[in-house]
Amino acid sequence: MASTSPEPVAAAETDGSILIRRLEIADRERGFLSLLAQLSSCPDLTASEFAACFADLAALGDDHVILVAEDLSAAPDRRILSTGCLFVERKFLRGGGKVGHVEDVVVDAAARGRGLGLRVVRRLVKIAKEAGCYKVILDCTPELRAYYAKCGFVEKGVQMAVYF
Ligand SMILES: CC(=O)SCCNC(=O)CCNC(=O)[C@H](O)C(C)(C)COP(=O)(O)OP(=O)(O)OC[C@H]1O[C@@H](n2cnc3c(N)ncnc32)[C@H](O)[C@@H]1OP(=O)(O)O
Repeated sequence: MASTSPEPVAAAETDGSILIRRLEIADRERGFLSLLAQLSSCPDLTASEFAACFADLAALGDDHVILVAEDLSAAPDRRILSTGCLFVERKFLRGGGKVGHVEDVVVDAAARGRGLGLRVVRRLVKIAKEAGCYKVILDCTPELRAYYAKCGFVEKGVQMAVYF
């Protein structure tokens, strides 16, 4: 499903040392998969497997935004220090409303505690708001309550899951 937005979301922002931007295909070589492996199982993908996955997700346009935080001070390596994803779910409810889902948030272990996680999640929430979402939701462990509270989230409901 292609995005119906007339222009891609303007996701990029920088403070001079960190650039937050959308995922690029070249980020496979900048540590993106090993960063995700700090969150959950993330076996390596060959370059062509990565490209196929990237193309599938890029086809979702602004309904699927993966942000990364790039370390500008590490140029020319351009290491990826953090990532987070926003999936925009479209509904018949609320007159064709949209719900943002924040997923796959992780900061490299060596870069935690510097506000990067906060910046990436706040950026995703801002993009969701600008996309017209009426809420943004996520699932996390109880230990992360305080972190997501800092990101502006309040506890609501109960998470249920079926794993395959
Ligand atoms: C929807 C999901 O994806 S849930 C999965 C979340 N990801 C993970 O659990 C992967 C492993 N953990 C990480 O990658 C990181 O520790 C993260 C993403 C949880 C936090 O990233 P960081 O960059 O270290 O957090 P950041 O420095 O932005 O902290 C922001 C605030 O939250 C607080 N905070 C950060 N982590 C935690 C925590 N685990 N528990 C309580 N408070 C926390 C910080 O103290 C800070 O508060 P302050 O502004 O008062 O100083």
